[in-house]
Amino acid sequence: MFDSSAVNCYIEAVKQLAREILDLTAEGLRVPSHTFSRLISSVDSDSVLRVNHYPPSDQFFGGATLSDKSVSLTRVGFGEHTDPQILTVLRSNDVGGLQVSNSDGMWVPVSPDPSAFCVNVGDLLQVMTNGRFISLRHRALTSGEESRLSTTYFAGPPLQAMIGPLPALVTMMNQPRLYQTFTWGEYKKLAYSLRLEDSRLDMFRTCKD
Ligand SMILES: O=C(O)CCC(=O)C(=O)O
Ligand SMILES: [Fe+2]
Repeated sequence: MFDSSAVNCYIEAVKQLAREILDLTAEGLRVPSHTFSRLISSVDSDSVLRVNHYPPSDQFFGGATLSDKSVSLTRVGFGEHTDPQILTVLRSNDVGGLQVSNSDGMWVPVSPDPSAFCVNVGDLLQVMTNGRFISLRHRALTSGEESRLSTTYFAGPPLQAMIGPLPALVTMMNQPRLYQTFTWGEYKKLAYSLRLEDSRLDMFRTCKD
């Protein structure tokens, strides 16, 4: 049965966690402490909770394939992508499946741990930090025999929030401004008009090679 008060409590708790992580991030980058968290704290912040269920793949192939060891029952359940918002707080049951792409483009599994959160940098944080923080590509595989459940809280800003590299970080890092300024509403609209795996950030780069 769906308990909306439990879901609301969970949202409040992960939102608070996201705020604290963003404040520590700001502190580490030596910018005012609420620089990022204020964007997700506003009443019109565009944050969302998603529950992903990955049924076991053998369910789709029937018992016949289970005995055929040459057929891998692992399938891509959620295709590769980056999360568009500021920060994602993910929690899963104890079934593995999440993979992140490393700098060589290899898929690295993330060990499942129901007592831990996995935190992803979103595209907007990459832009605001002028590329110092990277929103990693990730995907989720299904398991042959076990059901996987994950809950993702995407902390996003209000639709009209202007997002661009923080001038202080551009100056501090002494490198060119990598991205144009845009609103989250514009970026979100673009993200939903493209394929999941498309790199939307490239469209907002100041110089395209
Ligand atoms: O289920 C997972 O581990 C990943 C889900 C995900 O990447 C997403 O919801 O954006
Ligand atoms: Fe994701």
